[in-house]
Amino acid sequence: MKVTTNLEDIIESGLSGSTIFKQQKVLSPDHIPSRLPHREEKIKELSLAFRELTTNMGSTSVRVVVSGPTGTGKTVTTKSFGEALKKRLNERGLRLEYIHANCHSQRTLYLLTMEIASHLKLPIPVRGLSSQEAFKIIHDYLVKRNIHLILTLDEFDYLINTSSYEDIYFLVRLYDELSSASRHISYIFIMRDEQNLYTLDRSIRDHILRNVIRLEPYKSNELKDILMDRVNEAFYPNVVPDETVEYISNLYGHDKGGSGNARLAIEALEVAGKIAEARNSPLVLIEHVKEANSRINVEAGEILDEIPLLDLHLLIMLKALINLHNRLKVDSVPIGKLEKEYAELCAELGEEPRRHTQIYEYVRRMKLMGILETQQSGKGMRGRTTLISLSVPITQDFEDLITKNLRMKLDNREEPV
Ligand SMILES: Nc1ncnc2c1ncn2[C@@H]1O[C@H](COP(=O)(O)OP(=O)(O)OP(=O)(O)O)[C@@H](O)[C@H]1O
Repeated sequence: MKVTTNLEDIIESGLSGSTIFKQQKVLSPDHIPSRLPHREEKIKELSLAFRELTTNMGSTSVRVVVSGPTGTGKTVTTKSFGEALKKRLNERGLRLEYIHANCHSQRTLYLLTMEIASHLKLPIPVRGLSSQEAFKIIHDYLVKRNIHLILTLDEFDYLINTSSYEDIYFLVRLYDELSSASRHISYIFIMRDEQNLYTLDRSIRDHILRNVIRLEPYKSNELKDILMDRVNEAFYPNVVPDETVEYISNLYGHDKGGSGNARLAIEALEVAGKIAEARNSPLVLIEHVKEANSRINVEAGEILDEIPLLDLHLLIMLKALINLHNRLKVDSVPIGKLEKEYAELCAELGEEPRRHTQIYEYVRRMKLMGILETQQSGKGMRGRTTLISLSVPITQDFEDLITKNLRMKLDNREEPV
């Protein structure tokens, strides 16, 4: 009988209102906050890029690339900008539509076209039309109604890899393809790495790369401002001490060796809140964040599981990257330097180094596996080069794991006949 009562008590306390969260939904990744600390300047840059629309609507088509690593606010910044611009221009009597399409879900021109048609509530015959013909119908509709559409292609990197050259060419060089004198579609291309554009033909690339707005990983003081807003909205007053927010900001702040990813920082805050609640703690403490962090970082665990499956030369490359990291005390290294270090290590190990193109292929493969991250070098370096870094922190354990697997692969290599 007593057991039942206890169970009922537990369930009752679970069902009754939270003592920690006032409004947990503002911590969800889809929530669009009313303020975007440290992205005001980027929104200004977007406004400047689209300024011509206000004076020349109907005869101009703007293209902007918004790029940056994951969790730097690319989606939330463009969405907020698009919706605010729409509101502003509509108030001035100009007809603007904003569509934010995700190329992961809409991975072909056909699916994209259907998404736009559904947003505009425009019935399009499903059969008998090619995607390009359907797209032209949409354009005619926009011309007739004098509507300008800003189409944001989120995760455009993905479309590049999945769509045909013809479809991408058509989308990007729309106004070379359409015989329309008036221009009713502008684009925002969202990419993690604009270097992926270099896999495209120059005629397409040059059309896209005119205006690039780059979002950098967040520093710890920036994350602190972002988190404070969420704390005020999502939690009851005084439940999250300042030192907890500070701890998360330092953990994820790029200047403190973290990824600078706001999504992970917000997730850590939410998971820590849930842990505090489950432990009946009136406060969200640093120990709850630590526990939350180990739960969130299963991703890193999955990466570690891949290491024993890697081929010998991929392991040599990783070892070369670790050596450079230890020697130069930097997180990312130019690909040329990595290649040189790799060749030297191969010589030491009695292995024939792979050719240049193969090295690029290795990097691409490990990037797809989530082991490596690449970035285009910015100002301050001669020429442009690809910078390579590891996606997981280089700890002694990680180094030992690579060395152990490398040794095993070396021991098992076939003797030359
Ligand atoms: N400046 C900011 N102010 C408030 N919240 C932010 C800010 N930047 C990012 N966020 C929040 O961080 C999370 C991740 O942002 P977002 O999805 O826009 O990043 P992203 O760069 O598009 O990431 P990905 O490349 O992984 O898609 C979201 O919950 C978003 O609301």
